[in-house]
Amino acid sequence: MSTAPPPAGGATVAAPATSGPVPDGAAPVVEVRNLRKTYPGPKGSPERKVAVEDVSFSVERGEIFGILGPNGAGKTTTVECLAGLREADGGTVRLLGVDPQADPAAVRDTVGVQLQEAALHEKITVEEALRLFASFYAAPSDVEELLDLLDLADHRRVAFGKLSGGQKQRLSIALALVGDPRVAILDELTTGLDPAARRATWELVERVRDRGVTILLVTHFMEEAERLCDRLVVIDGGRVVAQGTPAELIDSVDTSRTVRLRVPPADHDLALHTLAGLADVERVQVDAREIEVTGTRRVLLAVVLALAEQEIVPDDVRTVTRTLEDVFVAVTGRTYDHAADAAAAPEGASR
Ligand SMILES: Nc1ncnc2c1ncn2[C@@H]1O[C@H](COP(=O)(O)OP(=O)(O)OP(=O)(O)O)[C@@H](O)[C@H]1O
Repeated sequence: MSTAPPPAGGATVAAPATSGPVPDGAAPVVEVRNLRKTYPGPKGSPERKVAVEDVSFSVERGEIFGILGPNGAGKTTTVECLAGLREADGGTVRLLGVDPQADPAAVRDTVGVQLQEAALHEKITVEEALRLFASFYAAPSDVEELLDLLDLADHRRVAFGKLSGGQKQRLSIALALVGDPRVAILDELTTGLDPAARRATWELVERVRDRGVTILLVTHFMEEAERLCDRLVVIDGGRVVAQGTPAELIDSVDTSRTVRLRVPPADHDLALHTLAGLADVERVQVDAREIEVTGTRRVLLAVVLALAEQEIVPDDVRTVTRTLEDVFVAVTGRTYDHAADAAAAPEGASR
């Protein structure tokens, strides 16, 4: 849950800085070392709830870096500590070399924050909101450019209360960028959007990165992290359970490959016999008419060549791709909680 102190209008964009040292441009954009954050426990309990424990990662300039994990994993708490919105209990946090606790003003000038549940007055229009927030900054982004970048120019006179879910999300990204930040923190920005609006938002995030903004993307959507992030940390129960590029993480779990295929019924037995004898094949299973072949990285090539040699033409050949979800299951030993995903696309939440 976001607890960003809202500026005028109740939105969730960090307030501007008016003073403070210039951040160190040579430092990594984000550095988090052994971050720990606790909250008060349930009423009457002396125990504190550990929300984040020993979290470390760093983000390089120009990356889209993901913080992925199920609900309650500690993602928002982590980025709130980074943005200077919460005080950590332990560890160090640096944004462009600056400690957000020691110098919140310097950090607020370089980071744009789009936290969950941005809320503006129902009657304020898109353009009014952008111009209002731009007025908080000494050197804001160009509002017209932002309207174009976020595909909002045609909706500039539409009141916030009349925007669709996708349009509201695009406005919240625009507001996070209005201070012309070098780093943007985007928290669960596609929750509540339908698949088409979600994909459109991904394209916008890439467009923003292409303008030179480093992006910290908080998400519980596996597909989103896999599609958008250059690197990511997977957080569960407040701890980092995996870290790397999506491809590295997926490869680290299991190096085997699986292919599914169908062959004409007359060729079925010969196909099974042929495939079971291949050096690159570890396992052949049959499910109804579908043959599933698991083996080395070369298994697809081996299967196709062996069938061709027997003059068997498969009706259908598919590779079974592994995902970050497989990584999560492998590193935590439990399934990923999709409850939030199911509730994530209410009616009318599209562009
Ligand atoms: N202000 C708070 N007071 C007490 N506990 C809190 C507070 N904020 C968060 N928590 C708890 O800390 C843990 C981490 O919450 P956090 O919001 O950081 O997780 P998250 O991964 O961002 O999940 P979500 O996407 O659901 O917000 C959760 O158990 C949550 O209930």
